[in-house]
Amino acid sequence: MNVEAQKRAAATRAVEFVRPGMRLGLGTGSTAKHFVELVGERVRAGLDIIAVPTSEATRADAERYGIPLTTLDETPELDVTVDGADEIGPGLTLIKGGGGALLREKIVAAASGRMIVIADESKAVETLGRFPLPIEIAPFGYGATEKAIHSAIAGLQSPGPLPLRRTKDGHAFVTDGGHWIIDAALGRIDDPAALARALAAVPGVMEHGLFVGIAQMAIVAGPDGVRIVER
Ligand SMILES: O=C(CO)[C@H](O)[C@H](O)COP(=O)(O)O
Repeated sequence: MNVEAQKRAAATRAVEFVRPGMRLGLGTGSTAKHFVELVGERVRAGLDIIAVPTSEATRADAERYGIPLTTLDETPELDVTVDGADEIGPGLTLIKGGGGALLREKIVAAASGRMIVIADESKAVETLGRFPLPIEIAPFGYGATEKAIHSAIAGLQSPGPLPLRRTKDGHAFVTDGGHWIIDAALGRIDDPAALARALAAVPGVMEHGLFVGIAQMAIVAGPDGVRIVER
């Protein structure tokens, strides 16, 4: 199985957890996209669900596939969110936000009774941090916020470079919420819970991509098949 087939296999297994009448959170990214497409197939075959997308990109996909959508204002509690991840560490701690949707992804996951992560085997790691940690910030006060993020990280571990995410044409990448993203190159994160608390305390940080104690299950697909990890 190549990587794309692994993503598809994880998404296919996740669809088995979807029941009629469920309120779903739909994740963002290339793996979640498979799940959205598969849910769309089942909706067209008669499955009755409603869903909240975690990004405008996923909203567009879901609309294209005919999935009935709602909002967290109309439906503040969801049954299950299925989403991808950039890294899955011990205890189902995650790094998310490679696609820039971390704020909505965390809000939707936190509003869900259960979060199921779907991924190919390359995402499973022993220690988080090789993937740069996305930190979503308010554009206002960028310089001061970056300095405060540096200090917050330095209180716990060696802070690496804190580059601002940019588009190909050099402009700051802007999230669906109108914010910017710093991709913190940390190398390794020894204490994800402590780092999550420290970053959440920085004014100007809208959200960070560490998901600690949020996911209950990961469906990880490798070349030889799919395995399920539960917390
Ligand atoms: O957090 C995310 C988007 O903000 C994605 O879930 C994460 O980047 C994984 O994406 P992919 O499935 O394309 O590897």
